[in-house]
Amino acid sequence: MDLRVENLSHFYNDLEVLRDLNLTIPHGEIVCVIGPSGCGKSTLLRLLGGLEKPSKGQILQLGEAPSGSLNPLTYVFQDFALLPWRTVEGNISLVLEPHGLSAEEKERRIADVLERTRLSDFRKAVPKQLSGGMKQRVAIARALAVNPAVLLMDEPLSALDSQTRELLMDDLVGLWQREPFTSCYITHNLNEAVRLGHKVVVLSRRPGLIREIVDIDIPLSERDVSNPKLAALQQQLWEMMRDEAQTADMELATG
Ligand SMILES: Nc1ncnc2c1ncn2[C@@H]1O[C@H](COP(=O)(O)OP(=O)(O)OP(=O)(O)O)[C@@H](O)[C@H]1O
Repeated sequence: MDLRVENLSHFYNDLEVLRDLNLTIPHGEIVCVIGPSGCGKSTLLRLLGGLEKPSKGQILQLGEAPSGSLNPLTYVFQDFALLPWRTVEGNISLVLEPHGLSAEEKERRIADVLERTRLSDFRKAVPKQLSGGMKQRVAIARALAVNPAVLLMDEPLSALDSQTRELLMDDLVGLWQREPFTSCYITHNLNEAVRLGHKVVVLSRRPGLIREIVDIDIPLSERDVSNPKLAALQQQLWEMMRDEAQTADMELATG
């Protein structure tokens, strides 16, 4: 399934947050969205997931969700959003419970995502026993358990230290290579954008409009830190962002 955003604008009362966005998130690709603080990235993700209705324009789901998909759209948040009193498997099971699956099917899904996220040995652990990186792997496993058509990821690595972030990026690449997923991935971090994005959408400061969509045709497997093309791309993105980010920062500082 592709997600297509057509002529989308959004306001909160008089505050214009997003202006006339046109964008496709194609099946099997990771589309990263970057832009200065307050430009409407999280708002865009909420609109994509149907949590809010756009003031203008529309979001289309084109094509079928994958077979076995219980929810076409699923979120992964920065703060993991795990229930502290439930075990790892209990947190994953939570999203499966409303769907009336047989015990075997539930177990099959849980075992599959635990294996894919390398958490099989931790299924009985509770969140406080896990590192930040592992907690986010649980949140990713939980999202994958419903076999979504599109994963909506809102700065999923930004609460993690830089080494853990590197490891999680490798994990996400590994997960994608094993079974390509479709994602809209919001980030502040240009390094994440060039490591993970098949496309990078650059938004202007508020009202966020699309300044540029950069296609990155380097396979994810070749995007290790030593790849000089990535450094050049990151620099190119930063040059697009710098003036917008500085002005947005001044605007936030002066209210
Ligand atoms: N529910 C809401 N009601 C009113 N204003 C809102 C609401 N949600 C967001 N805003 C405003 O809309 C603008 C865009 O917010 P949003 O969180 O989407 O930006 P962002 O690009 O994700 O920001 P950041 O990078 O800092 O996380 C901000 O000025 C914010 O204050």
